Amino acid sequence: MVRVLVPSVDNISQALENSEKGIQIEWIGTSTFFLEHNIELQGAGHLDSLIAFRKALIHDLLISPYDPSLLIDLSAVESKLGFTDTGAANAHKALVLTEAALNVNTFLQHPRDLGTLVYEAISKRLGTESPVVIADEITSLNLQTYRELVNGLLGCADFWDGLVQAKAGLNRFPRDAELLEMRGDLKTAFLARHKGLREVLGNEKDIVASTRTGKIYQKQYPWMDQSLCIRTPDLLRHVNAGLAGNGTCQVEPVVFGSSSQLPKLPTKENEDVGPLGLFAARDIKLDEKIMVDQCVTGISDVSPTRLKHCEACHGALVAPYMHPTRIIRPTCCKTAAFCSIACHDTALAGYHKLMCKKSFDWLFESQGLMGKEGCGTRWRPILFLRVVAIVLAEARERAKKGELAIHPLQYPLIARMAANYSPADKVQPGVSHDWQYFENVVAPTRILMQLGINVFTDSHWTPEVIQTIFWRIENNANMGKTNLTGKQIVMVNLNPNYLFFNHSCEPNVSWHGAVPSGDVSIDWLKGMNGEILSPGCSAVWCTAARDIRKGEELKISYIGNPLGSKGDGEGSEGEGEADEGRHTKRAWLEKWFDRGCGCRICEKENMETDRLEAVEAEREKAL
Ligand SMILES: C[S@@+](CC[C@H](N)C(=O)[O-])C[C@H]1O[C@@H](n2cnc3c(N)ncnc32)[C@H](O)[C@@H]1O
Repeated sequence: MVRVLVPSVDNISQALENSEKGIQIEWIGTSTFFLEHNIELQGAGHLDSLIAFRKALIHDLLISPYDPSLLIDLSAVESKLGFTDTGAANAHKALVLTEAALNVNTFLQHPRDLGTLVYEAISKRLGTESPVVIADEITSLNLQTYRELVNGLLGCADFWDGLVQAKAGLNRFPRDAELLEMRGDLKTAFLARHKGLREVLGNEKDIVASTRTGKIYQKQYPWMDQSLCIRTPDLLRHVNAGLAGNGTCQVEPVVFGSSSQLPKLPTKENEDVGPLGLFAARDIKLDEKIMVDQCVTGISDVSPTRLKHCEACHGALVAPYMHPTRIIRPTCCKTAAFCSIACHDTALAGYHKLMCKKSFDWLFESQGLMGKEGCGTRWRPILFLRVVAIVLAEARERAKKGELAIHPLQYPLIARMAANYSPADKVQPGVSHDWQYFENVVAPTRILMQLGINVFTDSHWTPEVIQTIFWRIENNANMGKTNLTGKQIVMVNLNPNYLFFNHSCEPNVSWHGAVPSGDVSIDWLKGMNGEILSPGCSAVWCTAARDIRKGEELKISYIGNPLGSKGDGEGSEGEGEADEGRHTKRAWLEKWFDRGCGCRICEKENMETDRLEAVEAEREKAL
């Protein structure tokens, strides 16, 4: 068990310098809370033995997938390696198993007799059929599971969930010293975070949301087959074949920054094409439509079973946008409705087959705690559900045709998305991402089980694969607000072509979501061929913001008006406009790139920052 009370990012460079042996950056884990410890552990030369132990456990799990003790060990070793997110996820799986064996889990549907499978696995390992001995072992494993789970949540800086799980564990094992000690650590860390946030955030709802969210680093898991993390020339051809109909743009490799360097193109079919962007395939005139990117991966914080939105495209199904007689209802179930035959057919031929008659409404419950963004981070598992259902529907079709199953990360919809990893050779202690036990672990596990995936035996759906899908979705989804069906809701879309646009603070492309408002015309609802699409649907319209020459990269703004609403480059905190100034907008970009986007505005700002730093350095030297 690792004992660290206060995560210290300031000490990281020191720890890196101090460590005598070479540090393998790719094995520096996802844990923000144990980062320093993780570097020290590598420095002390423990890395290789931990990696070997992890490998052995994976092998053993293939033979005995329902023995919680193996998952507990896997959780422990991954947390020691600093990957506390997968550590917590494996502990969660062990929890599901031990609870199934203890008969306290009520939602399990797949596999049906999980408790018996656990019982048999333990009986085999212990070489006994004695119910008393096996029951004792299950109770002991249940305790160890809680310890690993709570430790993992601490490592993910998910203090709130850690406290909730520590409480659950202590309810069953009130005198357990380890759980008691970790509860103390969690409490201290939680209160410290709460105090810090109270000083910077005024709104109670935001404070609650932030204190209940963990923080981890986004990593490419080093034990995963790295070929699952590349985009091949074949995928690029597939993407461009889908864009060919538009005739306006195509996806090509890019080099970021202000450099005039040309991208290094792969010479082999199994090589990564690198970062991508959209380019004009011909000269495009100001205001010309570049693409209208439709998708069935648009969701919101309203469950489709409420029948207010088309289940496929999310178009509004209420007056005045849709006459009740035009709504299409499927014959297979009563919990879906569509805006058109096309949407109905697409859904029923694909993802709906997997979701039909299964209730996922639990995903939409109790969202109220998540701050001003409505569904808050809950949108991630909701979108994950849709993406996974699409992928599994495709997998079924392949199986019917006798084709080999392909890995989820290689399905075109998932493979085309890039995650937002830090450079492979760099540690960026300050760049962490939201992570929550429910959203990133509990919900996806339950979704997969409901969709019929056996998460204990199916080697395609491991915690690292699930989290990688989350990273990709997060980096490529776009968010918008709509109130077409009543109260304001948050919509999140994953548009498969639009997601290739890179950002510039001097964009040459304007974009608009499918939510008509007073200041946009009906043209925003016309598809590429002039067809009218449903208001509130998940399509994104993109038009030229100026004349564009063939071959130019097409870029949008990720941050609204990049100059801020005042457009004068001044953030004016304290005047209620803290979100509006250029200063704040520039800070938002740090999520994706630390030296700006490479446009003239960012470059000029960089030069000014460098100049001021040089002056400061000179001043200090003189002193
Ligand atoms: C929505 S994706 C855009 C497509 C992406 N470039 C790709 O290869 O799939 C967002 C990611 O693109 C990259 N990106 C976008 N604009 C950029 C810019 N101006 N400079 C550097 N990276 C950029 C960032 O890595 C970001 O995480």
